[in-house]
Amino acid sequence: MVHSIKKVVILGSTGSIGRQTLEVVRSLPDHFKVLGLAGGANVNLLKEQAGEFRPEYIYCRDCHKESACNSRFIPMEEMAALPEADVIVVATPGGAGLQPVLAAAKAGKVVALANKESLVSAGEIVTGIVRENKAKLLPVDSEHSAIWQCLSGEVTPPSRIILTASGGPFRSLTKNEIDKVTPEQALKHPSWKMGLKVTIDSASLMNKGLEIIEARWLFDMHIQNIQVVIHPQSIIHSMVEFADGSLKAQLSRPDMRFPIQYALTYPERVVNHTLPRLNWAEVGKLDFEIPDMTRFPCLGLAISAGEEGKTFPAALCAADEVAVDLFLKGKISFGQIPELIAKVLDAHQPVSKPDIDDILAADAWARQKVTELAGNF
Ligand SMILES: NC(=O)C1=CN([C@@H]2O[C@H](COP(=O)(O)OP(=O)(O)OC[C@H]3O[C@@H](n4cnc5c(N)ncnc54)[C@H](OP(=O)(O)O)[C@@H]3O)[C@@H](O)[C@H]2O)C=CC1
Ligand SMILES: CC(=O)[C@@H](O)[C@H](O)COP(=O)(O)O
Ligand SMILES: [Mn+2]
Repeated sequence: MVHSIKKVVILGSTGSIGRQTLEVVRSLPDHFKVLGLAGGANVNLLKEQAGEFRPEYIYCRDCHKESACNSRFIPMEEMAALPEADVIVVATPGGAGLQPVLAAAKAGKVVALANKESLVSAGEIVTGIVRENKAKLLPVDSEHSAIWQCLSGEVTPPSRIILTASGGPFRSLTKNEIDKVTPEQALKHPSWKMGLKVTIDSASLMNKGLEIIEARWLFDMHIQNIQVVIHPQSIIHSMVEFADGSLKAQLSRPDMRFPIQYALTYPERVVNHTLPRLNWAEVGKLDFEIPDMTRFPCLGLAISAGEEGKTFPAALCAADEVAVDLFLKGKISFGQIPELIAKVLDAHQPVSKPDIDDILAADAWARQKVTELAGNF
């Protein structure tokens, strides 16, 4: 098949998703050219990537324009809207994803979206701008990519979405044990190797809560019709159920290069021999459990915030980002993450039908509130 080479911008290229995106690009040189790279603190890796992929544009949060190699140094929002870009991969975490997503959506770009927090905080605004500007949001998050793939070719919306969750490293611990785990223990994810923030969110099941809200916006589903099931092997990446009771699931080895590649080559599928195949004899069996919201209160907090809507999801997201950071710095315990978030949500004065300024204000307020509350622990 004849195909043109897609020009790819990668925001967050030095992170877990960014590096895996570059692995996909490296393994399919006839399909992709890197147009722009953006990173934060890891200046050496960014330089190394620039040396290998020769992007026309570069952005680095923690370095000066002069050190921008041979590439043109431009802000991330400008890079997200480059007219010549075919696809923008947004793989900056947390609040660092929102402005680039908005910029790309306003410019009508195809966005391969890894950053889930932008949809959680501002889902209605982001999806509205996407529609108005005929932009496209292609999910990279493994569960949402699975759902997207399951829905491909269907003309009837699903009656239910079933998000799978690994259950994280503390799936079998008691509440008392979970509350006291260390950052080192929480960073040992049983099936995925990811950045710090999403790994801690996986351990608390906040990640699954955020993914419910993400799915709500990506697939226009009511939160009540999105269910979570614990599936420790992380082989089934999610499922959809239809009106007739039939289910479709998408499976692969737990490797983010699958959903990244699908978003990049969409609507085509392309042979890539570097991606691992499933060996059924090794898999053996697939297990499922119902999540326990008493031991993992973050899941319930996210569902409530998602159901309430308004500025609650933005406050939830921002409070979680700060609480995770405090936990990683040893300033609060793992059990204090949901405690703090619950207090922030209790104190939040929500804004109905928020515009982007209301979302940003709720975000800033929640960050400040969680810091203040943590100081009193
Ligand atoms: N990792 C995974 O497997 C998955 C991740 N996701 C989502 O994808 C997103 C990225 O996750 P992940 O790759 O794990 O995160 P990482 O922490 O590994 O990487 C984050 C990247 O963003 C860069 N970055 C951070 N802040 C800024 C900023 N202000 N300006 C420019 N660059 C910045 C970092 O730069 P530097 O390192 O140089 O400081 C790094 O390149 C998250 O929203 C996460 O939830 C979703 C599903 C799976
Ligand atoms: C790989 C990916 O998509 C992560 O968001 C993943 O979902 C984390 O694993 P958990 O299922 O433990 O949250
Ligand atoms: Mn996920």
